[in-house]
Amino acid sequence: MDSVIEDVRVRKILDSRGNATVEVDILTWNGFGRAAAPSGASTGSREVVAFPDGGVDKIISEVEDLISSELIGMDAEDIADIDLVLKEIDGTDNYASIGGNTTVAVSMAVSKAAAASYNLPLYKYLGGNLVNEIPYPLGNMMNGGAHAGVNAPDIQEFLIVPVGANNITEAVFANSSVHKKLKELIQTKDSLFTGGKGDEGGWIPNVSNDVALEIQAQACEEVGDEIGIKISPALDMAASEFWDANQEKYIYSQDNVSRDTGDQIEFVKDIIETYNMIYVEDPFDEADFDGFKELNSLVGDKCFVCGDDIFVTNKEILAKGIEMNAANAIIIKPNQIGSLSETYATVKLAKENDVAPVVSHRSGETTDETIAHLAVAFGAPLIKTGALGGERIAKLNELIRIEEELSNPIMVKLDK
Ligand SMILES: C=C(OP(=O)(O)O)C(=O)O
Ligand SMILES: [Mg+2]
Repeated sequence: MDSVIEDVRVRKILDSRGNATVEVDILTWNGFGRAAAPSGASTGSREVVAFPDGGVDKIISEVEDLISSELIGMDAEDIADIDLVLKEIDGTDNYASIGGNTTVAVSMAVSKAAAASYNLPLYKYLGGNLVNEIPYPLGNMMNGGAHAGVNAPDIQEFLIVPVGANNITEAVFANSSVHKKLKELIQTKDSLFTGGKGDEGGWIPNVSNDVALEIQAQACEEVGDEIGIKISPALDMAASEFWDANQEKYIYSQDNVSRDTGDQIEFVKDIIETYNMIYVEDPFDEADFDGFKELNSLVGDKCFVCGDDIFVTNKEILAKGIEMNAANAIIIKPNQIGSLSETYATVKLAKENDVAPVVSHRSGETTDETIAHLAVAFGAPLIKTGALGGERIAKLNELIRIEEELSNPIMVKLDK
């Protein structure tokens, strides 16, 4: 009774890139949940459709009433049933008619409303009373590729993990210290540096990929020494973005170098070993399961080899990756698959097979903090949600609040 849905409201709001996205309010008899959908720039080709033609305006004029009339009277606790109803309303297998961004915002808002109906925070409602592990934040330090402008590195994200941090506060401030240090270091290498930042708040340096890798490592070391904890470098290469299918090569335009798959395997392995990278995401094109498999067999014992565009949070595609041993980590972005229950199914399969779920933001974000709760509820070892910027700190500051609420919080144990 407490969680029976009484009203559904859908509105158009801004995302961090200035594009329109959808925010959904769910009102129950005794609760309220609000969630907004993010959006990607370097999207995997097998992600569900974000919005149909007509975008958010069409959702508000044509879809909102359809969803409200089905959901009002249902129990917000029955999230799996509600996700099925959304699928039925959509009627396609990739949310092409009402948009995965619409369904994911409804699905997350419903679960938040259910939690609020019983006066529980979402992480506890979904994860249970014994949940006490906090994920390490993968902080975004420098941006290139599709998240930056011309002259930036081809590698999309230069990331760090403060693996020695004892709690989330120490972790997020370690990340912001490295971000500050990098500004100084970039200025020594790039005389034209204006202090510009990319979509996720990392600096955009006008330097080669190699120079960016060097200063990333230097910043980790110097700040790590200053504050007395180990900080490890990490990458999201987003390699699908610079894979040329005709030439069958990865084109590093900033360095004037192209690499075939064999060269790319060697190049990435060398980076991982030279810089002791703890995590490398999307080092190959989204279709290259063999490249992933080869790299994972070479470095998977010491580094998270993580698939984003290749798996798109899709359980069936992940199953193929597991069968091939293509990766030991998977990015979890709820709007890649369109609902919370489908997201959970993928997380469950990953965990059952020792593939680490890495809960992630998108490059276009809002101040919605839901993924902080999902990361804790799912027991994710890592959360990827930037380091700075209002839409990024919304999640990081929520983790600080969650840690404060837990009776016996510990940082999750990373097995790398
Ligand atoms: C967050 C990412 O970018 P986007 O949201 O543009 O896919 C990513 O590639 O991991
Ligand atoms: Mg990625």
